[in-house]
Amino acid sequence: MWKFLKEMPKVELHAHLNGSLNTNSLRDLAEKVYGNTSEEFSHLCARFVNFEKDSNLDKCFEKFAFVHELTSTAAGLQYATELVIRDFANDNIQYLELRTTPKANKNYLRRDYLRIVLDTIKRSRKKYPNILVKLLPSINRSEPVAVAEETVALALELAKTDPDLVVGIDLSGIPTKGKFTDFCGVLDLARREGLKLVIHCAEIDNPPEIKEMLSFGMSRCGHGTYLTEEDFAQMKAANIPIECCLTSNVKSGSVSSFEEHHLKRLMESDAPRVVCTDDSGVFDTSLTNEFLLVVETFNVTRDQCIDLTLEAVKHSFASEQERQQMALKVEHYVNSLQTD
Ligand SMILES: CNc1ncnc2c1ncn2[C@@H]1O[C@H](COP(=O)(O)O)[C@@H](O)[C@H]1O
Ligand SMILES: [Zn+2]
Repeated sequence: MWKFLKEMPKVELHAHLNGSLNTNSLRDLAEKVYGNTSEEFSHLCARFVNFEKDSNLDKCFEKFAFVHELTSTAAGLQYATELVIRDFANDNIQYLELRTTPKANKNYLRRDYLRIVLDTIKRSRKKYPNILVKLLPSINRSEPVAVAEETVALALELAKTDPDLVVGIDLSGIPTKGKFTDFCGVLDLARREGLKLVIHCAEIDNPPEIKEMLSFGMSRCGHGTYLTEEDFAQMKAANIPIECCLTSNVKSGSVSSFEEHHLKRLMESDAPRVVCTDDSGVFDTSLTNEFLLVVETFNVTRDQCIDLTLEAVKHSFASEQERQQMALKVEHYVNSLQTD
């Protein structure tokens, strides 16, 4: 089963750049860009993927600071982007929608940040021709609305020159921080200008905010952990898929066990859903591994794994032609198995 899942040409729709650097890549990054091969750093890397039993979302968010240090220079950010693309390509991801929060510091401005990531995506095409990568700039909800406005303005600017690469806007960050309604204006502007919206929604139990988000609308829903049966029905009626990230939800303590994961209900009610990693580095996973968890926890068959992949193709923000090509790759894979 592992081989079947590993070789399946998968589609990753929910991955944060700085959360997708695994320990090996972090070590590569520290060594190549900063010349750091110290044992102390190796210990920090080991601690990075280690989760206590009583872990929670706050503890997860503390971990991002560690990676952000390493990507706080232009060279670090550039190499990190390349490593993340390499790691997804090595996991046979044929299509990746990468999200990242543009940051500003003494080394780069938010515009530079997005340019570096975008240019690295473009350059990686030669080295990793089997993976198609799109970019979704993220709004961090714990930052001021003015930052969100700058992020959307930059995304729109880049979408003009690279419409096939910059396809949407993500709303993420610590779910207890910021007020969703403060961001509605800027999110609506992005949407009116043609960007798709992916929103981290119902990652914590906040019924008024969930209501606001659902009535505002989105193209895909990140997590949806605390959606009620009624909310799930509403999402299904609107054909909005839930991005299910099993390891992320369990390790961050928002879902108590894999068995309890809402993916089960979504499959039973035949509601739109996609399997994703969220932060494959922080949560020490891969899309192959997430599929294996789905198979082992819910007795999902190979055919259902193929269907889940085709569903991700359908809900991706790729062009019609790109989606056809992706589906064809999956079809070829299925055919190759039959002739084995
Ligand atoms: C665990 N569930 C989650 N919920 C909400 N936001 C999350 C997240 N996982 C990641 N992020 C958001 O993505 C950033 C890291 O990638 P970038 O620096 O943007 O590339 C985090 O700092 C957080 O803002
Ligand atoms: Zn996420």
